Parts: sequence; structure tokens; C-alpha cells
Amino acid sequence: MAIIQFPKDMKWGTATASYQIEGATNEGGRGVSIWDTFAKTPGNVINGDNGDVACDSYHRYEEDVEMMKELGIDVYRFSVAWPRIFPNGTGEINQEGLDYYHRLVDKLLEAGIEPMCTLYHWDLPQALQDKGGWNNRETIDAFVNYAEVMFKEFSGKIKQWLTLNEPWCISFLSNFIGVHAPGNQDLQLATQISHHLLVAHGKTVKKFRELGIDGQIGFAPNTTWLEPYSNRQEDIDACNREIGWYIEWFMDPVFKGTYPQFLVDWFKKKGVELDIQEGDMETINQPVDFLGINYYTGHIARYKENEGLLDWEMVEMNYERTDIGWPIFPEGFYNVLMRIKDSYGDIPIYITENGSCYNDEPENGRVKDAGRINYLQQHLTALSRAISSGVNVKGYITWSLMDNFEWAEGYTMRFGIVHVNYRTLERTKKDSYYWFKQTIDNNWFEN
Ligand SMILES: CCOCCOc1ccc(-c2cn(C[C@@H]3NC[C@@H](O)[C@H]3O)nn2)cc1
Repeated sequence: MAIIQFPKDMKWGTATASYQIEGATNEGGRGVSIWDTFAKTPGNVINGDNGDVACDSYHRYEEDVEMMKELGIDVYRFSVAWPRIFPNGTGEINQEGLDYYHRLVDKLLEAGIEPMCTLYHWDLPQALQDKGGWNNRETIDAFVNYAEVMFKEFSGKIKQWLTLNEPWCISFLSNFIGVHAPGNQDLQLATQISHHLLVAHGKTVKKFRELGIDGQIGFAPNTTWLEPYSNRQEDIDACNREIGWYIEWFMDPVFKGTYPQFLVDWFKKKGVELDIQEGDMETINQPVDFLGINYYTGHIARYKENEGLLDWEMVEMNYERTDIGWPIFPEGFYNVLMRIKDSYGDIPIYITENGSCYNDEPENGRVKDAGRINYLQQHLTALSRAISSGVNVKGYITWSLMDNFEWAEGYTMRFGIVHVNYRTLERTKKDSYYWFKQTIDNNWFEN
């Protein structure tokens, strides 16, 4: 057994997102989002699930904050539903929407918990989608306008801001692979959207600086790791393309001001022509205060000609998998963090999402989610290794505080350290909640 110890200033937290937990989609003046539309289109979400009720956190946020206070976390990462602030994306501000987030943030501050606000976690106002969504450069300015309102309204209360959650999911998963809203399957469209997202991020960071807001700002790309099946260069290159699609495609523009040429060339071969306007790359290349990193899984892979977009295939190595089918691959977590350190230096990093899907149900009021505890132990050990190797990790925020709407998987996949009964909305703290509480309290755990 080993003691895994963390730095004394390590921050611990939990994460959620508006569409996944709030419910009350027709309340408080909220406008329609693309996820309301997508989820209500038959076939898009398992069981036809949608976010109309979700965890009802719009009404139950006080109970949720109490659970977080008992947990002893330092920071709570939540997202704001843009359609609650601007029901039509732009134009008239919905005061009821601002009021809800003031209630939430005030409750967090009262509990001694730092709010970390994600401005965009996928619930784009449908009115903007109707005008082309992220493919329309006007949406960039609409986003900056929305962000400016939030910065001014919550200045002094919220001091940790994230512009975008998982731009790879917003662009490629949602507009090329097509399993998330709005469900397009067009590589040119998706790649152009990825560029517009980065411009929106850069313009928002510039606005944050211009306003002189007290606080820090970053963004939260999702990452993955592919370990080459062999040391053949074709296997190494194939893994590099997939890792780069998540990491370098989004981080090189922000930290280096350029797209990774090997991927630009690869996409060009696939017929993609990026429309980059004068000044875009300088806008994107704004210094950020910290980098959010989301990591869940990785696998072994090898080159396979003409397979998928990037010519690789997964090699089944019988890794243990979580209930959503993702391999448990903690070495990938370490490797991702080391790759980022080697590429981008000592940028402060928050792990803004890491967690696992286990669908254990309560028995006599207890949820024995040993699998989730095992996943946390393995990944926090990998994180400790990365910190010992010099990665500048400031905090660890687990996904998620509670079971919630897991996008196309609906309510069938549970990522929470707190169980939610979606019929009664009763919350039940799982064994992993108590394990995480002890780890936070100690700032170490026994592996
Ligand atoms: C047919 C091919 O299908 C490919 C599916 O490809 C993916 C990739 C990645 C994901 C994914 C889901 N999550 C968890 C969320 N992160 C943000 C938060 O809202 C969590 O709910 N992270 N990555 C899903 C699907």
C-alpha cells in the first residue's frame, strides 16, 4: 500500500453543467437551446430522454450546495445556460436568468465554495442555430456579448471563468461525427466551427482583460490518449494524429498562434479548406491564466489505412472498462499531462473533468460504487505522478457531483458521486462520495 499525497495548496472540486442538471427548461424566462431541439428529435437520445426535469437543480440547488459543503470541496464548476440569460441568444437580457445564477453563486460563497463558471457547455440558443449557429461568425460576437454581460454581472463574485467546455465535442463530435447537438455530419463544417470557437474564445479573453475583471480565465479542452500497438512509425503517427486532434488542434492556436501543420495537411487531403480571416490567429493566441483539462479514457491503437478520418483502429487489449464501455487507462492521463507540459510549459492546470460511469443503484440506502473508487484511485495516482514530474496542477474537479443527463446516453449512464432517483429526484451519497470526502479532508489517500 502507498500513501498518495497532494500539494498543500491543491484545490478539490466537483463539476456539472446546466443542461445536464438544471431541468426547468420552460421556466424562469429560459429560451430554447439546441439540446432541447436535439433531444426531442426521435432517435437522438436513448429512451427519448431530455433535460426538461434532469436533476431539477434549478429548484434544488440549495440541497446540492449543502452536499458540496459537507463534501468539503474548495471549488464547484458549473455552467450557465446561455438561453437563460439571452433567450434568443442576443437582444433582451432575461433578469430571471441572472437572478437564478446569483442565488446559486451566493449560496456557494456562503458555503465557502469558490464558483468556477463555464460560459458555454453546449446549450446554444436555438435562435442562433437557426442563423447558422457556430458556423456563422455572428455567433462569435453574440458569445462575446453574452460573456461581457456575465463578467460585469458577476464581477467580484465569480473569479474563475472558462470560456468553452470541450471544443472538440462542440465542433467535431456534434458536426462531423454527429452524435451530439445539432447532429451534422460534415467535416468542412465541423473544422470551420472549431476555428470559430477558438476565435470566440480569444475574443472573450480579450474582453475579460479590457474590462479589467478581477479573476482568471481559461478554457477546458477534452483529451484522450492512444498508445501505439507497436513501435512501427505508422502506428506512432496514427496515435499522434488522434491525440493531436483533441490536444494540439485546440491548444496550439491558443498557446502558439498556429494550427498543427500535420493536421492541417491531413484535413486538406480530406478536402477541408479553413477560412481564417485577418487577425484571427492573433485573437486566438491570447494568454490564458489557466488550462482546464478533461480526461476520461484512452486505448491501444494501430495504423489502418483508410479507417475513419485519421487511419487508425483500436486494438482490444482486454482493459477493464467502465459501464459506458470506456477502457480504464490511467497511464493515458499521465501521458496527456506530460505531453501538455512538454508542449506548452508551466501553464497552471485544473483537471476540470475526470470521472467514471458506474450504474450502481441504492440498496438499503447505500450505493456501493467500488468501481468508481477504484477509477478515482488509479487516476489520482496518475495525477500525483504527473505532479511529481513537474506538471503544474492546481486542482482536481471530478465529473460529476451527481448523476445527470449524459447527452446521447440520456439517463442510462451515471457519472455521479451522488446517485439521483430520476423519478423522485432523491439524492443518495454513494460510497465514492465518502471516499472523496476523506481524500479531500486528508489531501492524501492510501492506494
Ligand atoms: C459513434 C462514435 O461515437 C463517438 C462518441 O464519441 C464520444 C466522445 C467523447 C464523449 C464524451 C462524453 N464525455 C462526458 C461529458 N464531458 C462533458 C460533460 O458534459 C460530460 O457529460 N466526455 N467525452 C462522448 C462520445
